[in-house]
Amino acid sequence: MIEATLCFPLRGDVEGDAKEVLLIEKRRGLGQGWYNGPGGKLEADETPRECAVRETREEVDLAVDPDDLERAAELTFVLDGETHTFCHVYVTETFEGQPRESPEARPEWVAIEEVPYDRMWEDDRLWLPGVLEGRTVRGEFAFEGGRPLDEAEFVGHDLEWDVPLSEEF
Ligand SMILES: COc1nc(N)nc2c1ncn2[C@H]1C[C@H](O)[C@@H](COP(=O)(O)OP(=O)(O)OP(=O)(O)O)O1
Repeated sequence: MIEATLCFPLRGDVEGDAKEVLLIEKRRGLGQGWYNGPGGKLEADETPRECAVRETREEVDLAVDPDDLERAAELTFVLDGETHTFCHVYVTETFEGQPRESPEARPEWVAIEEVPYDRMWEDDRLWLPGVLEGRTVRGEFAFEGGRPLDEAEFVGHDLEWDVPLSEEF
């Protein structure tokens, strides 16, 4: 099983500015060509927070403080009946720097009403809108059809909203 993270930096929502989320257009690997948050797989001996900080730095050159990351979701992606990926999702309104392109990702600030769900993983439209409103969620999403996951068919889901997420991560 893969353990991974996603980090969604947020800005705006003050003095009439629209609230925006930083998305990436992924340039390689799983989900290539789709929009997502910065993130990736945990490395050896790395905590999920450390992973979210490192991936956000590597992919878009934005500095986020691990202590400022708010836990937003725990997502389990199941492929053909077996857990493929467990993903820790964070949001943060605190960051330093300006997002920059990298070989892995093209960053883009997007108004939360304009998130391009038609260019994202199919599960995202089910959980990301609530997360961007400040809710927490634990979700399980089932795919079938064999690897790679991004070519499998999305067949079902189960969501629990406004749950306390594990303090451990
Ligand atoms: C199945 O639905 C998914 N939805 C969303 N929104 N994100 C997903 C889904 N499945 C996987 N992901 C995320 C989890 C990770 O953040 C990335 C995949 O990361 P990747 O495999 O590219 O990991 P890296 O460590 O960045 O890659 P390298 O091995 O190339 O360094 O997608």
